[in-house]
Amino acid sequence: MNKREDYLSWDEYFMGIAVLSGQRSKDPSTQVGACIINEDKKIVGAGYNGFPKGCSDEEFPWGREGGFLETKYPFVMHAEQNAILNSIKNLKNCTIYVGLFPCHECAKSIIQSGIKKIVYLSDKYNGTDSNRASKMLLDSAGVKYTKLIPRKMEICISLDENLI
Ligand SMILES: Nc1nc(=O)n([C@H]2C[C@H](O)[C@@H](COP(=O)(O)O)O2)cc1CO
Ligand SMILES: [Zn+2]
Repeated sequence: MNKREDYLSWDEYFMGIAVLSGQRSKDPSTQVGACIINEDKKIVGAGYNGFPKGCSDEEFPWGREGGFLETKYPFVMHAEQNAILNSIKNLKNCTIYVGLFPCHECAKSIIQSGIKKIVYLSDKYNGTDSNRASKMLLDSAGVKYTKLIPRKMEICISLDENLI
């Protein structure tokens, strides 16, 4: 019997875990997940966007428009921040897989944590000031970033015991 050929590549596997983590997000408009791996391709952390621990989803707004304090923006933790905080301490030379290109705040945390590579799927905020500042910081610090071009657009997961 020959080996399976349609197994996940490492990139698809880690991005799949990032996207699956994003499914935990309660943000009604944008669910972002992140997965951090070390140089041995071991997963050392994962996270998704959401309000800080103890800050209730009932109490804080998920809106995008209105006064600053009426929106989610000052309150929400980004997937990358959560993944870094959820990880082991030393992230030297690690890689972060993330659904959406990191903002300037996350770029600073990524640089300071020692992460050396970012793999992302979407850069839908390309050209915004935050996105430009992020790229300036990452370029200056020598953190590489690459867009993942997946071989397949969907990875299906079934929790049906009969399919294992
Ligand atoms: N890289 C990112 N990681 C993230 O976790 N986020 C989060 C913050 C918000 O909860 C949501 C973006 O909201 P919106 O403006 O697309 O409705 O995604 C946003 C970015 C974008 O830079
Ligand atoms: Zn961010």
